[in-house]
Amino acid sequence: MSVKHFDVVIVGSGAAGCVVADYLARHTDQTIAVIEAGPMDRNPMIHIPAGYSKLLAKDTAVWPYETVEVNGQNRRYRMGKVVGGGTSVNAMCYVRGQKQDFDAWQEAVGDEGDWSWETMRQTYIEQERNDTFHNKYHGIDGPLSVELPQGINELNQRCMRAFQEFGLDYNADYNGERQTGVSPVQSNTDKGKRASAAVAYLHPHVKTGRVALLTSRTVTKVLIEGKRAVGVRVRNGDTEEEIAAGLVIMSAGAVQSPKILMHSGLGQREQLEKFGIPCIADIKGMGENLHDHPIIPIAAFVKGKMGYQAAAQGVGMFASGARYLLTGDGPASGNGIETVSYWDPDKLDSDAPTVQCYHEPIISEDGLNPSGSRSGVTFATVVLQPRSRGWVRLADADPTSMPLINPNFIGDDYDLEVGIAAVKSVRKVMEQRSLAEVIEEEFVPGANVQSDEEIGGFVKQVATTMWHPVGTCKMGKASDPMAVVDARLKVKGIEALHVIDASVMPQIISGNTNAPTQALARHASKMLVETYFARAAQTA
Ligand SMILES: Cc1cc2nc3c(=O)[nH]c(=O)nc-3n(C[C@H](O)[C@H](O)[C@H](O)COP(=O)(O)OP(=O)(O)OC[C@H]3O[C@@H](n4cnc5c(N)ncnc54)[C@H](O)[C@@H]3O)c2cc1C
Repeated sequence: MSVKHFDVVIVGSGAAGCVVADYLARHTDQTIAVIEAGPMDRNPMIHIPAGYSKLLAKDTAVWPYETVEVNGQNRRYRMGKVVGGGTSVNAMCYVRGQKQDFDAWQEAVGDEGDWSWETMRQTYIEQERNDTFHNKYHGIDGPLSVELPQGINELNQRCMRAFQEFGLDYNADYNGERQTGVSPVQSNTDKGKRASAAVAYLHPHVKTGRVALLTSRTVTKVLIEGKRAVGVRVRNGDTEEEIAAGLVIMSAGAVQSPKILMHSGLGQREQLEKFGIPCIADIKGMGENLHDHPIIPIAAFVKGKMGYQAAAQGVGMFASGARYLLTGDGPASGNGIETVSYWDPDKLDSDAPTVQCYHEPIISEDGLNPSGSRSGVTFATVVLQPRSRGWVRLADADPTSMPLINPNFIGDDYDLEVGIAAVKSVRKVMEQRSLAEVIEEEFVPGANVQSDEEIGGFVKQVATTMWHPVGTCKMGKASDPMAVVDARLKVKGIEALHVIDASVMPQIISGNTNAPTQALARHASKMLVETYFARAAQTA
């Protein structure tokens, strides 16, 4: 067993891990290693924006998780397993969330830290390079590229008009003054390529040798002496190695961070002892509070050849690919999701929308890739602030086993009510002139699903992940028995061990979770420098 040493070891090269590595590389003189279970991000389908649905369909570059049975079914629960993590396989939609989301974070830590909207908004601005908006809500010279779609296809234009006919305002910028309205989608692309966290933050430091990136190595355990983290155990094929560290940062995401920590002896005592794992710290909240955005699709066939049904499969896909290679534009240069709306079905002009809805110009059985030849539109609706809570737990004592994942979709009546109201709203939108002119028939849920009870049954049956797991190592006050990390994201009761990734969110953000994870990672990195490296930072 070999032993290496780094001042800082970061577990996971996803949204958060890349940001932390970049910040520490620029603001300290410490030696830094990022350890990633997946391979280098060389697959070209990662970098072509439209490629992500193909990666996911073939389970390439992902952890092939399944949930436990939820509402009668095990559900696919894929997460990125490659350099860049989720940001190399995600749909690239860029959303910041609402002020009240961060008010909830601030409330969770009270006066023990600063996670206020003012601070987080400033952090978003620092990290952003927006190609369109240059005002007090946006940054233009940060590392993370944000772009509007190069064009909006006719079906999506009709969706935008239909939402306005329904009564929702047009909103040019849902990351600006207010989120409510129907808008063009903002995405993390950069001149026709995916702007992953690895591209934006990590690769430049790996190229210069400032950061060591160790790929295809799975961290199985944090090594703890007394009450201090001193390194990690890593599996590399059939061999094991230990890497010593002065500071360990867990950025393995909301499924793996709690899992690795449980295997390290940090978690609910009874659960650890069940598998013969000695409990070093009895942390009740470890793996609890799992929540995610449940996605509920409503789909309809439309007349003629509209949207991307033809462009994303068969001959059409080859034509889109060829156009992309020759010109860098066309359908393959974007994520295929050009418009979105946010609203509260009970109060359309509310500043606190409860529903997000992407208007996907395809009909799809797997929710990603077009199926069949008939054109259509799928409204991917999401309960923005679900109240259901689930968990991640160990399946057994083997650190290489898949964990048990229970996202408990629609486990709370509130989520069911919002889901039903969202379906009814979308049906009204489809009745508006701009869509009624082209819609042939509803495909999902279908004409036989009408009463609230029937719609509710449908919602429970279909609700599945939007790939936004958060909350399993939540931050909180010293007095909160369910908090896993404190307001500086240090694991309670253990020194030199922090969790910095989507798992620390006490409550999910009202929107997709990549940008919030990167913003929280940047803010947490500043605190790391203050706490551990302030003197070094002055000379770095
Ligand atoms: C299919 C999909 C679509 C999505 N679409 C969007 C979107 O459009 N917009 C948006 O904002 N968000 C989207 N998201 C969510 C977003 O990508 C995540 O919220 C974000 O990546 C979470 O960041 P993270 O750092 O917590 O974890 P991740 O980005 O998942 O990174 C964790 C990394 O740690 C590695 N790792 C895990 N375990 C180990 C281990 N034991 N040893 C070593 N390495 C390990 C993983 O392989 C991974 O690379 C999507 C996610 C997915 C999967």
